[in-house]
Amino acid sequence: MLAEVTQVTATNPKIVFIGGAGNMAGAVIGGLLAAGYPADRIVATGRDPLKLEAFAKRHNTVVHSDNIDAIDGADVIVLSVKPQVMRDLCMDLSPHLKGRKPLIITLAAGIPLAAYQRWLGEHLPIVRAMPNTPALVQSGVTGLFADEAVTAEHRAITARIVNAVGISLWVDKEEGIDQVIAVAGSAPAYFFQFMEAMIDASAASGFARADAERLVLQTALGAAKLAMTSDVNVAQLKRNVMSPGGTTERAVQRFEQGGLPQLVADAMRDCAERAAEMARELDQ
Ligand SMILES: NC(=O)C1=CN([C@@H]2O[C@H](COP(=O)(O)OP(=O)(O)OC[C@H]3O[C@@H](n4cnc5c(N)ncnc54)[C@H](O)[C@@H]3O)[C@@H](O)[C@H]2O)C=CC1
Ligand SMILES: O=C(O)[C@@H]1CCC=N1
Repeated sequence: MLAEVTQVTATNPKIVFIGGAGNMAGAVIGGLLAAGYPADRIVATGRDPLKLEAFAKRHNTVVHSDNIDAIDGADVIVLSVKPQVMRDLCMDLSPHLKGRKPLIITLAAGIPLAAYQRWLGEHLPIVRAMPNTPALVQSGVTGLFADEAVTAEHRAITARIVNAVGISLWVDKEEGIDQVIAVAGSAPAYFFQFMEAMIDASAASGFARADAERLVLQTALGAAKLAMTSDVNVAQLKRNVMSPGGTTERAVQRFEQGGLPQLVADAMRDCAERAAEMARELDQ
């Protein structure tokens, strides 16, 4: 059963998510619905009929296994397939977009706008959006870059979509999206890796794994909350924990001796460089 339409159609553009039952699009759809977007103005497509059926049941949205049928009458098309299959998808959609100007929002990493324009064969308004998985819990960050055909109205609907799952930031150069990937899109994995290392070390030191997880995750959550609500910066918050000659100082010194700040900077640079490298590989 479809959820009740709460607003008039014109204020709720029809949004079609290609690859809608996947991780990223699924998170955005969940956020939109939680924010009150009418479920019958959202369509999700996918390749796996069982996954689609489960998705439709969970979210009460319209699902479609045929992308071409799904985009009929779409005001916004969100492309949320893996970068490696994006070209084929765009080529399939292309003949069905002739003479139409839906807003295209792509979530894919590492594909430049110029490639979409070529593959879609029309100069369409396109936004590159780079979200991250905390969108699943409405705490995401999305970087946005618009091509010149994107209007203020397009920007507003884009912001409405992505802000349903967190905060967003427009960048004014396309390369800025690669930096957003390094600092936000891929970055949940860095924090998970740090937490994983702490959990492993705590478990190795004798804690039950479940206890180690509880301690580490609560500490991570508390630190993030404190940093977000405090009126001092994270460097000061770090110093506030470090008593001179105390335990924290010893641990922090070890991180610094091990080159943690440089290692983080190097990893972020590698991440952004990989995005640029993918663009060269995929922009064919
Ligand atoms: N997972 C992440 O942390 C982030 C992912 N992204 C981007 O989001 C995009 C999607 O990634 P995920 O959601 O992680 O992948 P996913 O694999 O969970 O979702 C992709 C979905 O697309 C479907 N699909 C594949 N080909 C299709 C086609 N021709 N028509 C319709 N559906 C099709 C798949 O069945 C799958 O359900 C990628 O381009 C990725 O670069 C962006 C930011 C963060
Ligand atoms: O690792 C990736 O390529 C994707 C893009 C950002 C997060 N995950």
